[in-house]
Amino acid sequence: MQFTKMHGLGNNYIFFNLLETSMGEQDFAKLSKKVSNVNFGIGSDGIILIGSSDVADFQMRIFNADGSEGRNCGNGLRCVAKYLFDHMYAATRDFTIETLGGVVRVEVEVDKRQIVRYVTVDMGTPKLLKGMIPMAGNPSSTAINEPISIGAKLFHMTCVSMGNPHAIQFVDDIEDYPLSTNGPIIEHSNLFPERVNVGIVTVRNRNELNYRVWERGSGITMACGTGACAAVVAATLNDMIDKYIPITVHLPGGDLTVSWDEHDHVWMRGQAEYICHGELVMEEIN
Ligand SMILES: N[C@@H](CCC[C@H](N)C(=O)O)C(=O)O
Repeated sequence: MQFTKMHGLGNNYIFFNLLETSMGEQDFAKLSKKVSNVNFGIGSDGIILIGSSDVADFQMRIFNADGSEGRNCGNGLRCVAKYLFDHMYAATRDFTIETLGGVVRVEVEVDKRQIVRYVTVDMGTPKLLKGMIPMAGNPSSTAINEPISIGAKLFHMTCVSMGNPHAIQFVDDIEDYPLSTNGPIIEHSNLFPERVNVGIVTVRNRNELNYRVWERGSGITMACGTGACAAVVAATLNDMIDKYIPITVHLPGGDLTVSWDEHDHVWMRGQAEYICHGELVMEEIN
């Protein structure tokens, strides 16, 4: 089976093109665990399947490194858009991709050789109600800088779904925050029945945020596209930045531009890059 490894700001996935080739009866959760392992596999934050859709131009499915299936993936969407346009599956510069979190519209920007350099994604409308995230509590209420105790620790969290759930905290300096300790505690708290991605944010000024993430199912990664969008929504809700203007989100793997527009849609623009193409020896996987 041929694969392509790509990354969006260092958030790296193994992509399988199922538009022309079938992988047959495959346990994708098991495949993702195996392939993502750096010692026994290729090493990645998960796998992404590119396929056809009945409701959009294409379909994307994302599995985290632990085998769990995510509903959306911002960095993955930019990579999929680049792959589809560069490999001439997409005939126009804007097209739609179905995810478990809904159908999203992508638009690619090409250089003079027609190679995709930037991708903008309409990430849709953020969901703020606890019932939609999902998280425990009154399903019709929101969590905006809500004090939440988990064990002996107290956190102030703003919770947002961008197709997948994010719990955002604002801290003085993201570098000082014990993300590898608190990340898994929050991810697995029974407050979040489907677990949660854990983001920490430092506001640099009203146009720029610093952001780090502990991803549900993959741990600390270099970047998270849906997380950067959730960070901008959370910072806006806490009146730390202004709505409707492009915000630069600085992530360990690079920068994204995110804006929350007048129509309640969140837009993300950033790069996507190839790492390598290869062939997976399936006997080794099963
Ligand atoms: N890295 C992704 C999100 C991947 C899925 C996430 N870990 C989840 O399970 O919700 C992104 O760029 O958005």
